[in-house]
Amino acid sequence: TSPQLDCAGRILRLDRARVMGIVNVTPDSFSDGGAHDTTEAAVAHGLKLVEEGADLLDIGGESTRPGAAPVSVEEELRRVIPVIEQLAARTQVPISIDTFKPEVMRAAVAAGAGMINDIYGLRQEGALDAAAATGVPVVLMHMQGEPGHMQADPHYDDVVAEVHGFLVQRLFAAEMAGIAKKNLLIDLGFGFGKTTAHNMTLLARSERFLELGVPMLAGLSRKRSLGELTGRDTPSERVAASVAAHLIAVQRGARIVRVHDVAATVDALKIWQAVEAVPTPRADA
Ligand SMILES: Nc1nc2[nH]c(SCC(=O)O)nc2c(=O)[nH]1
Repeated sequence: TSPQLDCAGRILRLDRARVMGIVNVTPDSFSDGGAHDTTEAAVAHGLKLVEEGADLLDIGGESTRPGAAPVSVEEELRRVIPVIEQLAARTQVPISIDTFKPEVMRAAVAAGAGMINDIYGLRQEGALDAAAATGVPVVLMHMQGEPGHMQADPHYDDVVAEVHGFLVQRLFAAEMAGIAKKNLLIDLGFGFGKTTAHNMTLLARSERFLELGVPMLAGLSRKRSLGELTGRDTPSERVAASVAAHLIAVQRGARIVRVHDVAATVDALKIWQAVEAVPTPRADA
């Protein structure tokens, strides 16, 4: 049986790379800040991404851009819960909650989310227990420092070894908290306390992380490093770079890619799947 994730009853098959569509429910991401049209716009966007071929959606209520203002639990719930309820009712794909707050994890799963995506790797107080209690798959991501200052001057002696060691520790902590290994995923955290050189080293050596034995998620979509490498200063101009980066990530072991541009990514992965489908020639042929 090929690997799969049971996302609160919605099965995500990992027989091939899957596309996670990003739905940011932050007032400045959709509308002029009105709560109602933020929910409506976010739901419409999520439905559009599913139409484009998204295999799952990632709902985020707090921007983690360096320097972004922190969001209270109450405000984050006000943003994400209505969107999760509506999308869970109107699509069949698994819904992931992008949060590091335990209260938001619990409420989001109660509202219909089937996966937790935590940029802090369950390091916040109470997060391990909250995630374990939900029983849904969890993405453990590496981050050096905190969003507010992580990009000031990232430094590693050996970025691959240090990220690997961090993820080994978080996987251990999660399993000790009662989260089954079949419910764990890892993510190298591109852009979270890394220079462009660090990000490219991690991308180049992604296969090193497959020995951890859990699916790997990759998120490079429209990120600053891609802008630096291409000279594309505006995030929406980084679609080609994002598609290229995620194709490489999949070729080097990623099973889920977290993207803004679903249609373009789905097309690129169809070419990869066509090549993957070609049988390797028999040794004696
Ligand atoms: N798992 C995971 N979750 C994320 N949430 C964000 S928010 C910043 C942005 O999209 O630019 N990035 C990531 C990522 O790379 N991996």
